[in-house]
Amino acid sequence: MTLHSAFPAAPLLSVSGLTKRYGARIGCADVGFDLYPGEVLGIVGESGSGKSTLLACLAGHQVPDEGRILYDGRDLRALPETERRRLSRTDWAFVHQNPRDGLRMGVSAGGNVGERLMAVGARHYGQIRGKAADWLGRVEIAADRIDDRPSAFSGGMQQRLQIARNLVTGPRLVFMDEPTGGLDVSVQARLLDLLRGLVRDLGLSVIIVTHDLAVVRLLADRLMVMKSGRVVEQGLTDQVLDDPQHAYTQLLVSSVLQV
Ligand SMILES: Nc1ncnc2c1ncn2[C@@H]1O[C@H](COP(=O)(O)OP(=O)(O)OP(=O)(O)O)[C@@H](O)[C@H]1O
Repeated sequence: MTLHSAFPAAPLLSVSGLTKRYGARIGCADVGFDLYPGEVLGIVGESGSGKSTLLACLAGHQVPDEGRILYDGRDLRALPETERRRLSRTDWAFVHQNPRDGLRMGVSAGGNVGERLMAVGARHYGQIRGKAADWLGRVEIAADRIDDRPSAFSGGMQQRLQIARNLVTGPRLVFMDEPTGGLDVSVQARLLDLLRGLVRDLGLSVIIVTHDLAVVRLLADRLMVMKSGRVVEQGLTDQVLDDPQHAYTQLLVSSVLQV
């Protein structure tokens, strides 16, 4: 670990007062946190607690009504749209729960990874294919599947392909929405293992939304617990899970609540 990442001077993402309403209904309200380089933040809470709304606001898929989001010191809401788009192609990545939302199902596995490189300016066919092959290997997809379409892949393979497509351009910040949702337990375990290795090796900053406390236990350095759109507790993952302070977190941890 470098001195810089061990003692990061400034947060990569700094959020304050973030609020999103749907008419009279609150999506999320007054959310604030800092995310430092190389840090993984887990967001948990029962269905309807505002996790997806918050993630969508952070990733620029929804426009918040109030609040400030600083990315690398820059106010995202003040950035021109073109610059924001450039960031989401280069510095950021978004892993959807359903790989179909993050893949192009009619394009080969290699093409899915390669086209992201082309979107950031790569032009040399041999290099693009070589890098795509390398990334398929990193997510444990056999080299002889490079020309197959994702529709011929299992759910776990599709999710690993979506991860390769997202990471090939070297993002610094990765948003993940229930990345292990809908997969068998053994497939989930393998995917989590892979994700943990990639996050560590690449020094990624990650914001991961999940209803699965086992996922955050494994992946997240810090945890934010949401209820009715608000953050009710946040802290180091082990601390929050082993010694929850808020009654709602205590319910989540004791599994009384089905999240
Ligand atoms: N497009 C929308 N229009 C109106 N209300 C919405 C919309 N999306 C979310 N909401 C409301 O905002 C609140 C937060 O929902 P959100 O989907 O963010 O929760 P969540 O924690 O992600 O739930 P889940 O785990 O079920 O996805 C809920 O009350 C929900 O009904």
